[in-house]
Amino acid sequence: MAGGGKHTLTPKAIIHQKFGANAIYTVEEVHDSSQSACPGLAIPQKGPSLFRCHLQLPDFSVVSNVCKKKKDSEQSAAELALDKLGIRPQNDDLTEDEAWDDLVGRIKYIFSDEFLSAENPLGAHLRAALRRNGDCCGSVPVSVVATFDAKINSRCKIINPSVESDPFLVISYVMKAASKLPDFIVASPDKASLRRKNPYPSEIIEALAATQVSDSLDSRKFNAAYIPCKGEEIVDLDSVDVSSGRYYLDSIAERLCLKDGNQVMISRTFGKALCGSECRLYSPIPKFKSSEVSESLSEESTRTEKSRNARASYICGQEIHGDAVLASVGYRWKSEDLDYDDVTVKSFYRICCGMSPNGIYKISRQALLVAQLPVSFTTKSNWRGPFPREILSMFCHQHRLADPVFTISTAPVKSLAEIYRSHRKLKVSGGSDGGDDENLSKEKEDTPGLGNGFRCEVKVLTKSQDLVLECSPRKFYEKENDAVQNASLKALLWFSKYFDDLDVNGSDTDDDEEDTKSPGTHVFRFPPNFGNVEDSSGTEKVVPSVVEKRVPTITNGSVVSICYSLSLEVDPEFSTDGEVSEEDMESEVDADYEHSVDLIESHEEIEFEMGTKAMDSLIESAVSQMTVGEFASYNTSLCTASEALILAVATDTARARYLLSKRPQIVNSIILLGVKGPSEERMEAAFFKPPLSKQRVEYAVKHIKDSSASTLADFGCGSGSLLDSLLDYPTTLQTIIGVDISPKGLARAAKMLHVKLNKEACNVNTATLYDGSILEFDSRLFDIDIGTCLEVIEHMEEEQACEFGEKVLSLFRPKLLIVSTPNFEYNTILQRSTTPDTQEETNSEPQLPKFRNHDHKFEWTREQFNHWATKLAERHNYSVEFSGVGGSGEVEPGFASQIAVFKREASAVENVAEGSMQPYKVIWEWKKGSGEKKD
Ligand SMILES: C[S@@+](CC[C@H](N)C(=O)[O-])C[C@H]1O[C@@H](n2cnc3c(N)ncnc32)[C@H](O)[C@@H]1O
Ligand SMILES: [Mg+2]
Repeated sequence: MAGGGKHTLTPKAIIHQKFGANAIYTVEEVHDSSQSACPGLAIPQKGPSLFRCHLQLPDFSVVSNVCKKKKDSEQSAAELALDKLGIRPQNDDLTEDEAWDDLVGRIKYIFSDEFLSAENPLGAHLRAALRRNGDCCGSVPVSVVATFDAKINSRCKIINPSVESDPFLVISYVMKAASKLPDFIVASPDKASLRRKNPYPSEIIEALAATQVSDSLDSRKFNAAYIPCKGEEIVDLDSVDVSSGRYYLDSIAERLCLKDGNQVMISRTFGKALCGSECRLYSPIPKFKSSEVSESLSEESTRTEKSRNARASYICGQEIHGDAVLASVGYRWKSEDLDYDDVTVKSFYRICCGMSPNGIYKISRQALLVAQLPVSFTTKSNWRGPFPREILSMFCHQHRLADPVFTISTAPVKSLAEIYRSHRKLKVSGGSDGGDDENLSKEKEDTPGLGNGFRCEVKVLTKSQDLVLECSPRKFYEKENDAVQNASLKALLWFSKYFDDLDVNGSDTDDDEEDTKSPGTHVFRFPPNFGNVEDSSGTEKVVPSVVEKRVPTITNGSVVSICYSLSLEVDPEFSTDGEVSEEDMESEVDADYEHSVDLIESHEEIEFEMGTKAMDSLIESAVSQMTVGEFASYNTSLCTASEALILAVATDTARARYLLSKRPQIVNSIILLGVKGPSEERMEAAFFKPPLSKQRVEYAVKHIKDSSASTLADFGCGSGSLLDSLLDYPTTLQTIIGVDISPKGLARAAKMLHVKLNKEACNVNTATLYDGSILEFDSRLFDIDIGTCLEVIEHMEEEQACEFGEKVLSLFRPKLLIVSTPNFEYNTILQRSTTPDTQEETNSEPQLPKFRNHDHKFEWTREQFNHWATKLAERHNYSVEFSGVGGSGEVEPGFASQIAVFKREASAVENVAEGSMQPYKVIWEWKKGSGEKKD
């Protein structure tokens, strides 16, 4: 994590300065089994992912150490490469005078005989300069020297850190330094070029000529986007002709109506062209005040706000004046040939879109028009798209900010016993009156409970360590990652507001922003308006009228998948207000002005979580009222912001512009493909304190304590949550067993037990995990003291649940058996709490509650459960008592989780011949003293 103080570049940043796109990082995932191993576990393990990075540079490659994070492996590789190159990052700790000396020395070296054959982009420019025509032959544009040499850039940064945002400053420094070499270099501010005083020796020139690639005579052109300085003029497609080996900066100068390439200023790289290569902006160098190079630094008079190109400046984060050309062109390392990619108007708009957190999210979801940065980070499995932390890093990188700094703190974690005590005092939430749901969720915010131990603060700083934003949500999270992602999302939402609403400033706080502080320094300029349709009146969104008002049936937290398409519809008969206007009638001479529907964005299948605002609000509200397989379509009118987005998705820019000028409507068509209910665990955790799963465990623990049991088998143990919690209490248990059919669950259980049993002193002598179906009998589990089967039967078919009941009581014959399963009747309460607020109580038909989890094969009412358990107990000479957790047994509709406790009436049971039936496979076994046993 970055400390305060002087800013130093990361190894990766230095490599980037030197090699740009020629540094290729390839990260491989490695699985270090020694790290993840749970000794004795008979399930092949992937283990946590570790990363190793291969860094390929033009001349050599290095391989990093194995790191926990991808990012660290890249930094590690970059560090190794710097070692190899003999570059130590500390080199940047120079004084200003030393930096000036270095700058002068470096310029002298660049114009040395030796450098002319350098196999890097700057060397290629020097050689190309020798092939320039007329006056310009041999003269190198000053911006080339200022842009393509990493050392020059880093020295200028020491002289003045503002060079980051103002490329003109670098140009003036280079000019000033060059003017100190009158015997070697002719530096003419008027011409904005540098030239060697004495020509290169003829041998060198001849040798170069011999290796030169023959210039093809073919016509060579590449596309670029032309960004006029005047905001009201449209960004248009342009092409640059570099046929017959013409120096590309001269060609670009021509597009900008400049005399030659010497007058062109070059921005840093940013954004991406269609093929993914980086772009730069080319614009006129603001005029030097002739012969007063040094003074020109402070002279701002020639560069007024009027000449500032707001759109160009916005996308590259540097001050750009005059019209600009956005292009992806340049020399590569070790190649003489000019490399270029087409840049289109669409590329320009995509780059614009990618400037805001929301835009980054849209692009990564490949749904520019409909995807929205969600307002809350839910669990990992429900989150769609790149994680907030990743987006925040991308955003910071985009805006030349330092990498975000995360500080994680932990809360003292209470023991389960302590929580158990404290919650007994608390009223156990029943939700029987809907009124206290709210209190429950609020309380959760600040109370650290079991495992609710992580809280994360994120700071965003500029590269010179000035604070931009500090975000310290007070909430605690069970998992460190959740805390980090939530803090990141908070920061992103703050930035997003800044970009999308333009009404956020440092002192502005609403409820949610109490935890977010910004010193109010405006690091960002307001984004310019990118919409093209001048008249933006009457462009507010209208609520879809086609989707008839129905009761939302899809609850928040559900993950839905939809197929959608958005089209632009131009209807010549109607203007936006729905009437034929006279004006329109008159202009109907335009023959092309016909009814048309053009597809602009579509997705065959996209998933999102309801209630997080991860999708266009109208789509979400329409979807919430749909049923699977249903189709809906409605029209909306266009808002100014979406014009830029439409241009970022449209393949045919001219056509899109034409349609946009005709005040089109957007036709939204949606098919609901599927719905996955909100996860049972999330729903229960949000509703109950402690979460229902914890309450079940506590219930079982109470019975274990009361019965002085020494052997326990957990049927369908999953990842071992019950066994885990049991070990937190002093009990009489000596043998614990878990059975499940899920290798994933068993592996997690084994890892947990491995850590816990070897750490804590307890009575347990033996722990065994079996891979096997509880529908099969295994004699090793015969006559145990306690059997538990928590939230398992509903994951089987109903007949199988009955079969399990028969087998467990007739064959396994535990002295005590605890079975829990959801109470179906309670679902109305749970589901009411997660239904969208918009639900109208009036005229709503009572909705049939759904199962709590899409994996449930059935859920029983209290009556069904009682019937099953009573009959079962009778048949096998057991007694049975009913109870539950979550809510109250006395109040309708009973407990949230219903529990049956079966007690064996007979104290002795017939012997089962040992080893007679042992279908279960030992997956992991632990014995006190000897630890884990291998299979
Ligand atoms: C909802 S989980 C409950 C896990 C655990 N009892 C708890 O309360 O956390 C249901 C578990 O039942 C397991 N299961 C389902 N059918 C099974 C079968 N026939 N035999 C063994 N386990 C089964 C699943 O693999 C899953 O781990
Ligand atoms: Mg379940």
